[in-house]
This record gives sequence, structure tokens and C-alpha cells, in this order.
Amino acid sequence: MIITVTMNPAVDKTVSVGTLARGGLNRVRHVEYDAGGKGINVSRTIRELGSSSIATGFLGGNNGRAIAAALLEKEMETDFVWVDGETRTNTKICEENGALTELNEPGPFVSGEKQRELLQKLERYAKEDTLFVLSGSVPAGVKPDIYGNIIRMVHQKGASVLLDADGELFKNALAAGPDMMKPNRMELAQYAGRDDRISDEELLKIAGAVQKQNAGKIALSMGADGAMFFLGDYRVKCPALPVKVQSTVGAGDAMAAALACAWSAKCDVEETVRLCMAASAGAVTTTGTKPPSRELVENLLKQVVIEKL
Ligand SMILES: Nc1ncnc2c1ncn2[C@@H]1O[C@H](COP(=O)(O)OP(=O)(O)OP(=O)(O)O)[C@@H](O)[C@H]1O
Ligand SMILES: O=P(O)(O)OC[C@@]1(O)O[C@H](CO)[C@@H](O)[C@@H]1O
Repeated sequence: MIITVTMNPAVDKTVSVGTLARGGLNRVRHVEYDAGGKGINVSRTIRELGSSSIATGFLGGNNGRAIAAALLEKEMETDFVWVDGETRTNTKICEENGALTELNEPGPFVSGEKQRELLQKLERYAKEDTLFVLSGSVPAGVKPDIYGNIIRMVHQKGASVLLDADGELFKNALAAGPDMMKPNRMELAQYAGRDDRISDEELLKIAGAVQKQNAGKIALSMGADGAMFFLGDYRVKCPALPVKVQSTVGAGDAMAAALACAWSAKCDVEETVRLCMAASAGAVTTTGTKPPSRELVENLLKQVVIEKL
């Protein structure tokens, strides 16, 4: 069973403009809304890929109800904790030259009582055949050690964890030893106290060290430069697939969804890598935060090029 945990979901509002005029009036050409937040995107992609998950986390207010309704419409299983306050709206501004500006809100305050309710839910789901996907930021009131605490709690029950977080959340969670992780280039660079000028060679060294110390499996996504995979002794690099880019938001979530599906289907390492590359490439061809169709992902699978590191 796959459980995705989205502590800070969002209605993703994607607006298209010609060229963003900072400090000026911008006329929006097109707007669309998606039920978002990293774990929710993972669940939506898992659904498209023909597998299933339970989406949990915190939802509140009208946005929360809209997200719950959108997931229900797709016949997805959910088990959220309802909180006071309003689930955030994250605005993604897409310019015609492909530039993307993201305005992510902090999210509503979540009380200690509601946090305990979620942790109790997670503990009940934790079994040897459960994979938890812990993804994204946390809302106000939630401490950055929460992912680390969840990892330790569910590990005691034999469950596995896939982590996709940044900053303090990432650092804390890493110390608890997640079974899999999907950092992007920036997240791993920041962890090592570096910035985005980091070279591939340096990233390789850091990922190798992190894998040795903390995590069994790492999918390191590098946007249009593709990805590197550290799956036990199997270490490979894949160039990004040549697809027509619509929106890159959620591409990393599609890769995390592929990792989760591959775990669930007990895929071998090469199948896992192919699915990760195809699902994430498929995700960039869709508008907003929409997941790619299964048919598209199946077509892209054949195009994946794998190079040994
Ligand atoms: N322009 C692109 N062309 C083709 N594939 C891409 C492109 N951008 C991203 N991808 C694919 O998606 C994967 C994930 O992208 P990226 O590294 O940007 O994830 P991310 O930063 O976690 O994204 P997000 O947080 O928005 O989900 C890449 O490793 C690559 O396979
Ligand atoms: O603010 P966070 O939690 O880090 O990221 C949230 C978010 O940007 O991530 C998803 C794309 O990966 C979007 O659906 C959502 O708006």
C-alpha cells in the first residue's frame, strides 16, 4: 500500500502571461486550477499509471473541499485530517519564453492536536508492505523534525519511506534514514552548503556520500539535464527526454510517483529508472500540474537512454 502525505496541499493556480512585467499590470491570457501539493501530485500520477494510493495530510476550508472533490472525482482514495483555516493557493506564473515564477503561500496554522491526529493515522497504516511518501513543505505550527519523527515511527512497524523535501525538513529526515529519496539538484546542493553553480561531479560525490550514510536509493532530478540514480550498486545517469515542454511544475512529483509504483510492482533497477524518466518527461508535456497519461508514459519508456556512471 502506498500512502502519500501532503502536510501542506495547495490549489495550484497556473497563469499564463506574455512577458511578466515586474511592478506593472499583467494581463493574464489563460488560467487553470489543479489540486496540488507534492504528495497529492504523486497520488494523481500513481492513479494515472494504473496503481493506487491513499492520499492523506491536512486540508481546510473551501480550497480543501475543492481538492477533496477533485480527488473524489478521479475515484482516488483519501483520508485527510481537516483543520481550521484555509488550504493555500499557490500561483505559478508561466511566461511565453518558458520562464516560471512560483508564489507558494505558507499554508494555514495546524495545531498540535491535529498533528497528533495525523501521526496516529500514519501509525495505523504502517505495516511491512506500506510505503509512505513524505513530500513538500509543512504549514505553520509544524516543526521541521516532523518527517524525521514519522520515519522513525513507521520504521518501527517495518514500513518504508520515500522522501521529497528540502531545507531543514530534508536535513532532519535524512538523519532518520529514509529508504528512498528524490532530491533535485538545488536541494542536494543546499544540503551540502552549496548553491546551484555546483558541478555534476560534485553532486555525484555528495549523492554517493548521502547514499552511503543515510538512504538506500536516491533519484537525483536535474530538470532539463535529466537525472542520476543511485540504486544500491546500480548508478546511472539519464539525459532528459526530448519532449515539448508545457509546464515543469510537478515533474519531480511524477518521478517520485514512478519510484513508488516501481517499489509497489517490485520492478528491477532498470525498469525503475525507465519509469522515472518517462513519467517525469510526460509530466512536463501537460499544462498546470496535471499528471501524464499512462499511454504517453508507455510510449516514452522506449526512448529512455541509460548511461553507467
Ligand atoms: N525541460 C525538461 N525536459 C524534459 N524533461 C524534464 C524537463 N524538466 C524536467 N524534466 C524531467 O523531470 C524530472 C524532474 O524535474 P526537476 O528536477 O525539475 O524536479 P523538481 O525540481 O523536483 O520539480 P517539482 O518540485 O516542480 O516537482 C527531471 O529529472 C527530468 O526527467
Ligand atoms: O511549497 P511546497 O510544499 O514545497 O511545494 C508545493 C508545490 O509547489 O509543489 C508542487 C509541485 O511539485 C505544486 O503542486 C505545489 O504548489
